[in-house]
Amino acid sequence: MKVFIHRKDLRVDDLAAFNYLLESGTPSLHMLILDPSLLGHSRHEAHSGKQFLRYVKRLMNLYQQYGRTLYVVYGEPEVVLELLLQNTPIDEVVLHSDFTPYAKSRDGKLRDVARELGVSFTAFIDHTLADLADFQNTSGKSDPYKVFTPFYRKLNTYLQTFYRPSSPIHLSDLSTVNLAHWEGGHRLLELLQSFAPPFSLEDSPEAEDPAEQFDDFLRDHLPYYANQRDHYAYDGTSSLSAAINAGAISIRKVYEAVMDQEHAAAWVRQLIWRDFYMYQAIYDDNFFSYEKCFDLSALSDRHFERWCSGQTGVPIIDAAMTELNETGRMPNRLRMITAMFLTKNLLCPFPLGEQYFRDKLHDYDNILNRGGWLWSASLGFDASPYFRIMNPVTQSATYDPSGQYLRRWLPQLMEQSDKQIHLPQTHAIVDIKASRAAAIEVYKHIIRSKQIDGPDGSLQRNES
Ligand SMILES: Cc1cc2nc3c(=O)[nH]c(=O)nc-3n(C[C@H](O)[C@H](O)[C@H](O)COP(=O)(O)OP(=O)(O)OC[C@H]3O[C@@H](n4cnc5c(N)ncnc54)[C@H](O)[C@@H]3O)c2cc1C
Repeated sequence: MKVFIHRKDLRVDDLAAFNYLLESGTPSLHMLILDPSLLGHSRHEAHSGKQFLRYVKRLMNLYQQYGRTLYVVYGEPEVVLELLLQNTPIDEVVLHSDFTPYAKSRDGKLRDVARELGVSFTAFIDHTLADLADFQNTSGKSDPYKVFTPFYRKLNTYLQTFYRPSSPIHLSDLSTVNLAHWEGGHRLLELLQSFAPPFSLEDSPEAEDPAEQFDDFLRDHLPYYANQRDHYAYDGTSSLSAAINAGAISIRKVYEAVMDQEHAAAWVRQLIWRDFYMYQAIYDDNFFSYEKCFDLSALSDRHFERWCSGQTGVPIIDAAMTELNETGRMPNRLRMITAMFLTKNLLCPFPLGEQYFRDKLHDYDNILNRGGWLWSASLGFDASPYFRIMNPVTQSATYDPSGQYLRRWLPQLMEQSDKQIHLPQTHAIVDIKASRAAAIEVYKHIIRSKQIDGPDGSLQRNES
């Protein structure tokens, strides 16, 4: 018997591990371990925790619909696995791995548990569009890509030649284990009861079907996506990020639905941004530690609270932060504008904003969030140049000319004229022009202070 552990792959089709399990011809026990490191400390009540649990609920229902059993437990993954391996004749652990420092350390512990008990351990990468290791090998480049545009061109070409299509294998093709019908299963079921989640999954509403959501997007919005995506008062984007991050919809399937459509190029480009950040997480040694490469001592948290609570006096910032706080949502352009405003105009260290988005975003993803913050703060690979700072007033007037979005989230501005509504209010905490000039000076010095990881692990001055 094998055990398959679900994590950010909350669906029942097109999973690398399912192909492997089918080929093995061996029955598998399917499990989902809700991890206290990711859902503890009330994180299950944060927007992203709630959203994840809605996809968990959907997965449980899908298993039920196909007459299969999914064991959902809550506990330290290595503790749960050890108990399981000690009490069942499991000969192999099968799962999909991830590239974050936490995921690597967690999987290292699981691998150790399996090794100590003489059980095989097999991990697949499943959540990227392209096989990024194969892409890197076939790219002919000795150094990894650091800049998005050449990466995008090369990956697009790679996908045309080497694309590995989605798999038709479905949960219903597999032979899965129901412990209630398995000798000795009752004892294990009793043991697993001690890992019941401290919150009720019954109360969690099931997430809507992402495939239906995607169909609506393809029909109503994709043809206009390139022109509409930044006009954030309209819902012109797919809103699929949370489903993609939880693996509730396959990244390959969404790509295949649009790959031959010329007018889908702008949307596919965004999917490739996602792969670009995943690629950086794998190949850039500093990806998770850029803040240590720079001297950020000139920055402070002076205005942080006002930014968090949407009380800066700059309407577009306050409206976007209000939407985030109330719903966990914020369109991409507003994420860039609010992140730049915090890091540049308010001179606040980017990790504070990154952490706040972690706590609030419904689609929070460690790698994509970090990538977005590094880009906005001009402090990573292929970051926005430090002197190009988005002007929140101009951005607001360009992408929401009638102020519709501002009136939705800041009803106190309802009566303002379409022109007036974008302007900073009298109590604004910074002057846009003066704070921009100050930021350019401060960031010039920060960028110069950069030190990177040397080949021997020591910090070295960056001469580039
Ligand atoms: C500061 C900052 C923080 C961010 N944090 C996150 C995060 O925690 N989780 C997250 O999923 N995205 C994050 N993003 C990226 C982006 O804002 C969201 O993916 C996007 O808003 C999701 O909306 P959508 O699903 O309608 O996307 P669409 O516009 O329909 O795009 C389709 C898919 O492409 C991917 N995508 C789109 N834009 C980007 C991008 N800029 N970078 C990487 N992938 C992209 C997403 O998977 C998205 O679902 C962040 C961006 C910034 C600037």
